[in-house]
Amino acid sequence: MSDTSRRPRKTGKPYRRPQKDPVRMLAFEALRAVDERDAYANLVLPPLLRKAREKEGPEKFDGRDAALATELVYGTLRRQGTYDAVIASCVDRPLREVDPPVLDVISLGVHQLLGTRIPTHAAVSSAVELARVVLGDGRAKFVNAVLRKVAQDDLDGWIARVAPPWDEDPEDHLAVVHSHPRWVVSALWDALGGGRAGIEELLAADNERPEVTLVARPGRATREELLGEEAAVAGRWSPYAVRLSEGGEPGAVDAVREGRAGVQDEGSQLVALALANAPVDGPDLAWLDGCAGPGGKAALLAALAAERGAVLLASEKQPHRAGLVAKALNGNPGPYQVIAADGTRPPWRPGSFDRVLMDVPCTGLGALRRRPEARWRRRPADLDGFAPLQRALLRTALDSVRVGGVVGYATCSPHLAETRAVVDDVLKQRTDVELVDARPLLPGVPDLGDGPDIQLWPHLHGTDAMYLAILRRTGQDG
Ligand SMILES: C[S@@+](CC[C@H](N)C(=O)[O-])C[C@H]1O[C@@H](n2cnc3c(N)ncnc32)[C@H](O)[C@@H]1O
Repeated sequence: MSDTSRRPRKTGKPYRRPQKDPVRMLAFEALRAVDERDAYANLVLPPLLRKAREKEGPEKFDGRDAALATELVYGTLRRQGTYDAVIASCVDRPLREVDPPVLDVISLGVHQLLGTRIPTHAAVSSAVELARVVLGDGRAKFVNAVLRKVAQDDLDGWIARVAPPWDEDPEDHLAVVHSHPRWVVSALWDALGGGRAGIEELLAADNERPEVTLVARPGRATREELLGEEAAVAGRWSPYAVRLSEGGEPGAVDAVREGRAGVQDEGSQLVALALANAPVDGPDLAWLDGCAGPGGKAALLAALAAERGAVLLASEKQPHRAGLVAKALNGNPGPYQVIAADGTRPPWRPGSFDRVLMDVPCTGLGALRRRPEARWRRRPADLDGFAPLQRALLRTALDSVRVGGVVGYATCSPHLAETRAVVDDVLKQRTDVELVDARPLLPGVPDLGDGPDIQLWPHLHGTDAMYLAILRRTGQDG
């Protein structure tokens, strides 16, 4: 009789090394970077994906792997508010007491269960396997238990269970259903000024992935050239816009690589076009973009200026961002200048310009589609931080334009504290400025609001929620 026959039999499953799933591993790594380092998903993900595509062997990513990893990261971050409410009802302690990496693995699993078509067993087992690799067997059991509870219902069922009823608290209801912080729901609703349908559509649109939009820079590329690209369709409003549907890669477009075209949201194009379309009395030769980095609007304005024999000065406070502006404008068909300067202490003389754009720093609440984590990072106090700078920059813009010239005050936020409140406050202190009705400057674009300013919306225009007020200098202040 051998020795081994007398040993007690081991119970349970034999140890199996956990299987690494490169797509989930990469998604987890990106979520950790967003959480731990306050990184931006749209900046963290591309280099991770590039590295994964360059690998050899089973860990090498193909296009479908990259698309799935992107969807997992963006979807998990966007839907975090809804998923947290679901997870909170499946664990027996407050979520803040769950370790952040554990919560990330669970959230990735919840997104697969409730936000994708991945079959239930694959969603649970891939998340548990990921947990075994990155958290260890003990915590993987916890992940497994939570996900099995979540798997008992679908998204609509969970929302019905965990969202406060509309009648009791509409804002809290919308916050959970559409995964936005409550204060952001309130602010967007105020800015929209409409009923239930509008806010629901807007919040839903914030959760959609935006299409990539290109701009054919006038005099350098044509829309027809871009329409020759695979998956390209004409933009809705801007004559220079081309949309790339799912799978379209801007980096594969020659005109983009050569700087003759760029990636630019159609709303951002419309802001530049409206300013360029505003009538000015007298000469129209000197244009200023006072907050130009990274240069999307400046590149379009410079190309339009060149067509009309005007010159653009593109100014940006941050030197490295001024460098990006210089890159965006390189090759412009007409003269232009790029400088690094603080717009609140401008180096140019007052009254030097015929047209001025001030696209001021803001909370970015109008671009939530693009930055999935931004809504969770922003705080109401951020508004107070931007308020004095926004007012100071608008005052500079008004001082910089000559009598008869025009200023465009723009934000990529629809928050009233960053839009109308700034314009109203600055106008109250001056007698030399009038508001111009901006709506006729964008002929054919519907639903621009009651004027005189313009508010674009993702759910109405398919653009970021850009705001624009056009002001004309009518005389000397005093
Ligand atoms: C909303 S972004 C402008 C986007 C740009 N117009 C575009 O379309 O690409 C605001 C810019 O203002 C810059 N900025 C912040 N404070 C400034 C200041 N005091 N003077 C000039 N620029 C400033 C920021 O660095 C940022 O690049």
